[in-house]
Amino acid sequence: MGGFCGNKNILAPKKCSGEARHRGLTQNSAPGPKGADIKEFGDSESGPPLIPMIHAIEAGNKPMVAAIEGFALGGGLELALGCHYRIAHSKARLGLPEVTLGLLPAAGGSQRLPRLIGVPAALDLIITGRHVTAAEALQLGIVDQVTDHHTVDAAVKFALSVAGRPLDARRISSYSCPPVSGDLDALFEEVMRKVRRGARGAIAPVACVQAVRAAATLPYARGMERERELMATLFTSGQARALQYSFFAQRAVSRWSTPSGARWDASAPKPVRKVAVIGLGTMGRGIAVALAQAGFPVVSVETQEKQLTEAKRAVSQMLERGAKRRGVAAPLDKMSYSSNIQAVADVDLVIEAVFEDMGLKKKIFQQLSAVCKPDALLCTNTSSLDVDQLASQTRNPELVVGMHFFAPAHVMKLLEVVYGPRSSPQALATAMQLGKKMGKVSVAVGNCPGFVGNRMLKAYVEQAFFLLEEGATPELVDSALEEFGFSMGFFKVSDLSGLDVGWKVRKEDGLALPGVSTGPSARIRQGRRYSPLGDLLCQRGRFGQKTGSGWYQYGKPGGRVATPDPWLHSFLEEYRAQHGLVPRRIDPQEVLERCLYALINEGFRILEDGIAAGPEDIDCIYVFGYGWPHYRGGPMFYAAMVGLPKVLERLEHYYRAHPDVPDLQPCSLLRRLVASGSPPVQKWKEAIKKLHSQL
Ligand SMILES: CCCCCCC[C@H](O)CC(=O)SCCNC(=O)CCNC(=O)[C@H](O)C(C)(C)COP(=O)([O-])OP(=O)([O-])OC[C@H]1O[C@@H](n2cnc3c(N)ncnc32)[C@H](O)[C@@H]1OP(=O)([O-])[O-]
Repeated sequence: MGGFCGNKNILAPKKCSGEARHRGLTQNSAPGPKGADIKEFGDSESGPPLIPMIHAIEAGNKPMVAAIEGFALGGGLELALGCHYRIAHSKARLGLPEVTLGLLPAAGGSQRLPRLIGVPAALDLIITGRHVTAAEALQLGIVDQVTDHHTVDAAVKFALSVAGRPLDARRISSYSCPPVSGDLDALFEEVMRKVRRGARGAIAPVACVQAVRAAATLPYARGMERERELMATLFTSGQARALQYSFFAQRAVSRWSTPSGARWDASAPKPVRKVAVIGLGTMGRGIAVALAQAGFPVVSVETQEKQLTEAKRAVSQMLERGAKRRGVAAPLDKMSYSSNIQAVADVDLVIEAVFEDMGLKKKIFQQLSAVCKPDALLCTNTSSLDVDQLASQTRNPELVVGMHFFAPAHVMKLLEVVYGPRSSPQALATAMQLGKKMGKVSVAVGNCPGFVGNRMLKAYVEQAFFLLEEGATPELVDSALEEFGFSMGFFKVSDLSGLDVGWKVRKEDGLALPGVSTGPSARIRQGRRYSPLGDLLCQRGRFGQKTGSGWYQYGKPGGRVATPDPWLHSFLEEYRAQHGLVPRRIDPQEVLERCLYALINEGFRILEDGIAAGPEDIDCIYVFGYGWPHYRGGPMFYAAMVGLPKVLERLEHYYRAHPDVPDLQPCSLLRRLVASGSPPVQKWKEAIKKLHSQL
């Protein structure tokens, strides 16, 4: 973004001299188009103060025209709002995304935008942080003109055309907010209720509403004071640190590397022009939709005619709904369907998404290897099966990788890209790039049971079951996890996704056995403590929401409202009595420590094994695939915030109390990081490398 005044002098914000800084806050240097430099937030000495500069621009007596090209985000847009006019290129994007960084627009954005476009529209932009196109910005009244031509030329021409006109009516800070229809207090109360419900403990969206309320109810100068007070609280908060860490983590994971030395910058992806999806169950449908929405021609293969007919209708509906939401045409022409696997002969990449059955998948990979072009990439959407075994069914195992999507695949942002020992760097680079084009946060992970996300989840799930055995209820465990910021606790989630899913996996792993004898040996499988509670519910036909009962009751099959179940409580009491378990009072802190630290401990093992390249990879997986509260950064960031010595001490404590639970035994990497002074999470990768090289 550039700024121009009526006599063609170019505004050069970076050269403005510094002035007194606001107490307690880092002062941003003049913002670039992407807003303030987030990396500077920790540096209290950087840059000239932004707010006085914007005031000086607005108070100037020559017309200042902001020429907006590319992005005008955060401080960039706030600077433009200080100008008297704004002209945007048709491809420009504007927004106040501070809330996504745990902040609010604190260079007057929360005070000027509602004065310019009204309270409801400003609340929408500031609370969500969404970017708008130039066309929408024009419609909202944020910009005065949109051009398809050279923006700077258009701005200069515009500035000359308005030179000499009075400027008082162009200074947004002098406006009152346009009146709202209806009662202003009622509007803010309603918005605040919604925001608090959706925020699940995030403080920035709440502060954003409070700041806009100040704009609507206070004179500008007092509104600015309120904006500054609110920002002061946010700026130093752990939530802002976590969200800013997460911003850089998302970018760091695209610079992938593997233990064998393959790297993102040394591996060129292959071009992908056409893609096939095999299997049109829930996952296959979502993947096909996500591909078509990203502009790829997709051939979808489903051998069961009935399933194919249903899937065609469902996919078209999903595409139409998505297009309506985004205000674009539905990409129905991208989709073609077949019941014959020969239809994939000309595609560049296949994503297999059939039922999670190794025998079936092996057969499909043999067929694909025979039918596809020899250089086609063959990907599997397995969530747990061995990618290398599938690769061994093909002529070119180096062209096989896992692409583990999360349900619903067209909505969830996470993609685990799983490389096997034989996957080529180019295959990995191609899958990573495809994920990026689909708008996913793609994370490269090594091949091991459960990969990263599900491997860590196992330790967490196990603790949740053990806590029930020891005296907790599903309600107690879930409320502790929801209070922490998960949208649903573990037991509600498993009722939603179906208890039979985990049961099937446990049966295949030889863990869930028919019938349970009494005595301690009934709760030991494969040499370690095991809880058969989930299996016992499944044996009684309690699969969760779909059967009307699981860990909670739902009134009827397909019911959605979870209510505590007295039957389940007596069942737990009988179970404990049968196994000689004396229930004790368990507090929410123990629930969090047991579930989360066991999961984090497995995260350290994953880092130690080189299955994930760094803590950022694990954190992105948990934030974008497993509902970890974004404002807590991810499990590894959270461990660093709690303090590694404390995590270690608590794990040692719980392992002493439960020596038959190996997941609670602190991982040696955690011990070594603590012994080396607990470096900050951003330095772990380096520290791990150093520790590995010392072995
Ligand atoms: C009294 C107190 C006064 C306080 C004043 C407050 C002022 C204001 O309210 C606060 C702000 O503006 S808050 C800020 C509000 N602004 C935002 O939240 C905007 C955040 N940025 C974005 O959303 C995206 O970058 C874009 C959509 C702009 C471009 O997407 P794209 O084309 O896919 O590109 P990409 O891959 O994303 O980025 C390329 C490289 O640039 C890097 N980088 C980017 N922005 C950065 C920044 N602000 N900073 C630092 N670095 C930033 C990024 O890390 C990456 O580096 P790498 O080393 O290559 O990895």
